[in-house]
Amino acid sequence: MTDTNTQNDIGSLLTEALPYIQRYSGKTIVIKYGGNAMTDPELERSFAKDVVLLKQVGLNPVIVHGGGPQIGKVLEQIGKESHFIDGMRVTDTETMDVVQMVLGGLVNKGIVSLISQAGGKAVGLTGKDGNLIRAKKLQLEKKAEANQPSEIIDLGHVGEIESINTSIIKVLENESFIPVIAPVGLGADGESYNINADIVAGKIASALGAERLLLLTNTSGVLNKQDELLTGLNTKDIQALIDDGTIQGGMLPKVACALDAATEGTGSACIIDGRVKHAVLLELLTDKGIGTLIHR
Ligand SMILES: Nc1ncnc2c1ncn2[C@@H]1O[C@H](COP(=O)(O)OP(=O)(O)O)[C@@H](O)[C@H]1O
Ligand SMILES: CC(=O)N[C@@H](CCC(=O)OP(=O)(O)O)C(=O)O
Repeated sequence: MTDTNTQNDIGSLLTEALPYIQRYSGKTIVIKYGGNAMTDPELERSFAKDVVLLKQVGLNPVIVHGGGPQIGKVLEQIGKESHFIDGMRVTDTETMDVVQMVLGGLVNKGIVSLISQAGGKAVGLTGKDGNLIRAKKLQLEKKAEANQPSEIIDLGHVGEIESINTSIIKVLENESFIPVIAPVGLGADGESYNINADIVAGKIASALGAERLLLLTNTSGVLNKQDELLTGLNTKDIQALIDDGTIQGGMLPKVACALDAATEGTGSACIIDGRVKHAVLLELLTDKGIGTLIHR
């Protein structure tokens, strides 16, 4: 039996959600679901339920997922090591095949299934579907020592986004489907490109003029050197944290894309803890925001 105090708490929490539901009704919310946040089946199910609830109350969630650890696991099974430079996987032709199988197959259809089980209508896509993501080979420029020319690093089949065509997403949204997008792009040459999922989420949020971009990961947000949560960061703060090595690895593309999205017209971008049950609902529908808010 629920006691009266608990009933009051639940009632308050539900009414606390009302102004947020009204504010976000009909608005697009891009949610980046990182591979590192997909660690526990119970959490994955609750994530799927949160997404279905958002759709049910009138928001338009668009899911962009990662799957870095899942790709790494399959590569390991075939005896291949993963190498990252600035948070991007060095992707040779064999690795690209694995990336497509894992992201477009295993991970994408896994999320679609969970959303369907929770009563939603999800459609899985890669960036190749409906011309969603056109890409070209990334030329990663690495700054060398002072007075030395900068170097171009070859990451193989890693892509940078040339254009986003949102028409397929809009068609799906209008028909009450929830798009679930794997970060693989198509080149003019018919080539497949592996793109960091944070970058895809940021560009899709900008192209859709999304109200919010949420990046779910496996930390409570951006942390300082003492491992304390930084609740708000602007361009200058971020540059300083990159320069002194506090922000590194997988957090680099995350802050960069959050900043781009916040600059290019997304309402706001946050990095939140996907290990917290109902992180998405807590961030969107309660007074208590969680994680790191990124702004200009
Ligand atoms: N300053 C920082 N604060 C928090 N995490 C950081 C920071 N710098 C680097 N990281 C690393 O970034 C990781 C998140 O990026 P990533 O592994 O790519 O996750 P995801 O799969 O969610 O995209 C964290 O687990 C952490 O190891
Ligand atoms: C170029 C590049 O690094 N692509 C990523 C794509 C998946 C991804 O971004 O997954 P997470 O969000 O879980 O890190 C990769 O191959 O791991």
